[in-house]
Amino acid sequence: MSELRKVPKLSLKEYQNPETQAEFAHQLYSGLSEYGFVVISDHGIGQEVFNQAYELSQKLFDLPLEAKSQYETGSGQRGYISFGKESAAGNPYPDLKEYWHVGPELAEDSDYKTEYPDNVWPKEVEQFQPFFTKLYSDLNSVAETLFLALAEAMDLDRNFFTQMISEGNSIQRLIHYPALTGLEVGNSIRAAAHADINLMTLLIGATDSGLELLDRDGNWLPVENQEGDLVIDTGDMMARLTNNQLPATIHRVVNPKDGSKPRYSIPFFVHPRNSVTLECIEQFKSNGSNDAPITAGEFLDQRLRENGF
Ligand SMILES: O=C(O)CCC(=O)C(=O)O
Ligand SMILES: [Fe+2]
Repeated sequence: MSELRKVPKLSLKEYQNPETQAEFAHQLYSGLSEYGFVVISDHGIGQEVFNQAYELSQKLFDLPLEAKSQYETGSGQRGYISFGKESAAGNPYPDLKEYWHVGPELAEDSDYKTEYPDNVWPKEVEQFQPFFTKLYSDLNSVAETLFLALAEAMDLDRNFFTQMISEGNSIQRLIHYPALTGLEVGNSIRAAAHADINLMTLLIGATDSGLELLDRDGNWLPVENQEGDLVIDTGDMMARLTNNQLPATIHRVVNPKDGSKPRYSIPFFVHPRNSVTLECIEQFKSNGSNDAPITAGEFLDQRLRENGF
């Protein structure tokens, strides 16, 4: 029988201390390489901020469908995406969720101002825009620190990853999985098994359990975190850069036994700028098994089409 495995938990404080910095970087790399997931505590964003994020998210999803539908842009990249729209690649049954996307707020003179779609904001929910603009920027700062550590662990230029995500196309996603009705079609689950598309995801600990990852032995392992933690995973773009040394681990959100409660979660998907070329890092290249270089923008478009957009 395989030993009981558990996603490793690391304190970001260790990275701020020069004595433990290198060890933190090493553990971050090995945790992601082994599980594709790590849990991070002491990242500097307070629990009260997460509580407010969930309060505002609940207010948004409590709005009548007609109000939310005004903000459904069709691209799937900003604003509201209604229940039943997204299905994981290759899965005929849609996920049991509705969600909302917030993208970057760029400077007026940024080259990407016209390339990325503008954010849309729900005027019905007071404080939504300033709050999520700030949270986006705070999560991006945590991501930058984690990327400095990863670059260090891989002996790369310190800014190897941070320069890729400067003016990046990262997305903050607010998700609402409603209470189950018992009339769900087929084998629909809250979020079907999938890998994330991007470099790295920072997930604010959800309001309920249900998240599971598929480990290297083919077992589903529950991802457990405490209040205030961030759950980190690496996506397909990172897998391409590292020739799967940092894999895009398959994960899902299962339906609970007692489906009477809704579940809310808030992942922050860290993306490079669209123009960045995703090419396997030299040290990970091996004969014949490297993916062809592709820009982050093209790769994202391909994957969104597979997900029904
Ligand atoms: O809701 C969760 O806990 C995970 C959501 C997720 O994996 C995703 O949206 O990609
Ligand atoms: Fe995911």
